[in-house]
Amino acid sequence: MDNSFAIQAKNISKTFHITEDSHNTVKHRLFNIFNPPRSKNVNAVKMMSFDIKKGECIGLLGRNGCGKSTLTKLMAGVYQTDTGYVKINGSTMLMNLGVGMSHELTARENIYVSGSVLGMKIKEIDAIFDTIVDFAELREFIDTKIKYFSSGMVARLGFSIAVNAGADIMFLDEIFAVGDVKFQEKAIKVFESSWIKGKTVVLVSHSMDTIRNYCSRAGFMKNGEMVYFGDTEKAIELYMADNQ
Ligand SMILES: Nc1ncnc2c1ncn2[C@@H]1O[C@H](COP(=O)(O)OP(=O)(O)OP(=O)(O)O)[C@@H](O)[C@H]1O
Repeated sequence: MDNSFAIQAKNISKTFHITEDSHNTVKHRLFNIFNPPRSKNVNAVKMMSFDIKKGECIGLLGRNGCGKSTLTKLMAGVYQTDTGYVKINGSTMLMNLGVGMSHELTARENIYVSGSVLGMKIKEIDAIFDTIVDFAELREFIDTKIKYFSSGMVARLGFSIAVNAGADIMFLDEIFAVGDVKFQEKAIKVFESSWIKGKTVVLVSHSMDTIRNYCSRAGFMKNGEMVYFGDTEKAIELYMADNQ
């Protein structure tokens, strides 16, 4: 792989098979013995290819359900692709409401597990532990299992780990939408600091200002398709037109 690339996606796609829930009840099954559960396929991500260079901040735009989160999870390796492949060049962190963190573990335990996944030694994690906790402002909840956290608290923890542990590639799925104002200000400071230089970021957001301010390129998705991938303003224009 050419070393200037952080992510290469080639002919990737993902289809979900969904069975209608109503068929899961005993009553419904008894009355519909000869009528099998209905299922349908959702083509969440349709065949697409693209490259993201190291140090780029890429925006992903599209209406609800168009496949942005699924694509992000394919890139981060949370889901396997049905076709094609994704090549990743660097350590990754997906900060999408705690994906990549275990909800059965405490914040403290998650910091150590995530730090290890990012390739850090225990001593290295010890050294940045307090910084992570203070940045996330979660000191009093440090020994609480994160299943009891609000989505904003989980997002703060994930963001703080990734920023302080130095993930090379960050997938930020609506990070600005779940945090409170104070957290959003912190996240913006990170985006505007030198820390972000050289990092690769994939940013899913419905905020055009955020995409416009920080993304060098953007993708516009519709019904699982990558309709456009390139100039940020052009992608925003297409998204706005799709919302008319
Ligand atoms: N785990 C899953 N199982 C089945 N279907 C799924 C799953 N995840 C997503 N889908 C379906 O795939 C499609 C794309 O969903 P996805 O969450 O990727 O969209 P999105 O663009 O991120 O939406 P939003 O802006 O609302 O977050 C939707 O139709 C959704 O119902």
